[in-house]
Amino acid sequence: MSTSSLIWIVVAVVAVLAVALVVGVVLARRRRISLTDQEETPKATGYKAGSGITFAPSDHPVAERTEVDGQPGVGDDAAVPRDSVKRPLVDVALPDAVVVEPKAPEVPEPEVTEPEPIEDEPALDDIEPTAGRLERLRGRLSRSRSTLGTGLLGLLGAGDLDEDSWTEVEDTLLLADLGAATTMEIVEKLRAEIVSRGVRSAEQARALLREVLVEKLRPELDRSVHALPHAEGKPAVALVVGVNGVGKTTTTGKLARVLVADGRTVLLGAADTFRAAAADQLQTWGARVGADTVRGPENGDPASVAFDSVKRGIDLGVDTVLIDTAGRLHTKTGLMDELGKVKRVVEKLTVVDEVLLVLDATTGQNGLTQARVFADVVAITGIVLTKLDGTAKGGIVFQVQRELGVPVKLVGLGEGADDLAPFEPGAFVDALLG
Ligand SMILES: Nc1nc2c(ncn2[C@@H]2O[C@H](COP(=O)(O)OP(=O)(O)OP(=O)(O)O)[C@@H](O)[C@H]2O)c(=O)[nH]1
Repeated sequence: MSTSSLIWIVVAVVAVLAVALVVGVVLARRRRISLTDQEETPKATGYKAGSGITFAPSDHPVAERTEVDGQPGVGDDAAVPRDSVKRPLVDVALPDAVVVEPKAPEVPEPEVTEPEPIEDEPALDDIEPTAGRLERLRGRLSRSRSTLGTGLLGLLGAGDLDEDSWTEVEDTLLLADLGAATTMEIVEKLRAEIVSRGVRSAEQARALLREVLVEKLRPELDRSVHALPHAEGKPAVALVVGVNGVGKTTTTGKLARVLVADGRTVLLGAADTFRAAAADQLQTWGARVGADTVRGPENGDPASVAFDSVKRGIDLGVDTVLIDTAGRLHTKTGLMDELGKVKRVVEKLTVVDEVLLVLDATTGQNGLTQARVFADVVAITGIVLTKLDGTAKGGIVFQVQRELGVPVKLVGLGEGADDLAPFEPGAFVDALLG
């Protein structure tokens, strides 16, 4: 074959390949799905609400469900085919509505009972001074101390801590009910400070732990109980609120006892009209400490008893009116609304200086749930944490304060008349660490 024939053959092959390539490209373009249109579809824009929150359409819009039986299908939001048989509309017979007319309770005049001296009760002179009560009642915190204090000091004082030891520190704090957020912060701080300060001995570890725990309890908060009379002579008014059985009546009695011991005149209001025994119990406390008790009829209007108590307190010129309210189930909206009413009614006469929320330390997380609901209904000004003597979870103090942003002002450390102590972060932590 000559050179020129070879050239012609090569040229012919190249020409055929070029034509095949052009045809292939054209066909491939035709088949390609263009996404341009979809990409150019303008997206719905978000907007910023007055609160500063940016709202935007969801990334996963909920498609219209086409199922006919109202039941979830396989997978999330599974739908049945459009052509499935649809359920027809059916008439359902509804029962006749029953209208119950509310019965207006007859509200007789509230009674005021003079205190009767009780022979075998301690005399007023026997009231223990309140200063340093928390230190003296250190023994009562023994259960919390053995979980929290002893456990932590054992771990931290042992020298170099490995990851397992830090996990144990974390677990100890969580077990004592300090809550996840506070626990993390405390562990972080301890880890950093142990290194930066070169903590070596058990004493140094104790001092550091004390400092970190006290700081978390926010010692700067005002923990004074606002129970002293106003300049114009009107009494201070304190409402004691909380759910059943947490220790409201006991706390009201103990607080009255402290005030009377300080030379104050106190009037008690038994606004727990749901339980006659509760009013009796308060009255007994009144008799013990030398304070009158205003009570209303059983099942009467608690707000009316609260109003009468404050009115009488103003008329008598007492220093403090302490109102014990009914234990409310925080889940019952009606009862909670009533608590709001008690406060509003009293405010027609004077300001409410304190709303003390009593929480039972042994109930842990449940106490926190209660606290949130009460805080929604009335502005809580202080917390009384009772039964700290009976719990290993003294760490709840940290969580309650953090959650509500309201100081723990008093702690109940027993059933005795003088087992109420002012809450002092330093003394409390010392009692915990032993
Ligand atoms: N161990 C211990 N028991 C306490 C403390 N405070 C109150 N209690 C006891 O808890 C129980 C309930 O106390 P109450 O004062 O009746 O509680 P409450 O909140 O008024 O209850 P209701 O009237 O039902 O709403 C009583 O047996 C008290 O003695 C405390 O600090 N420690």
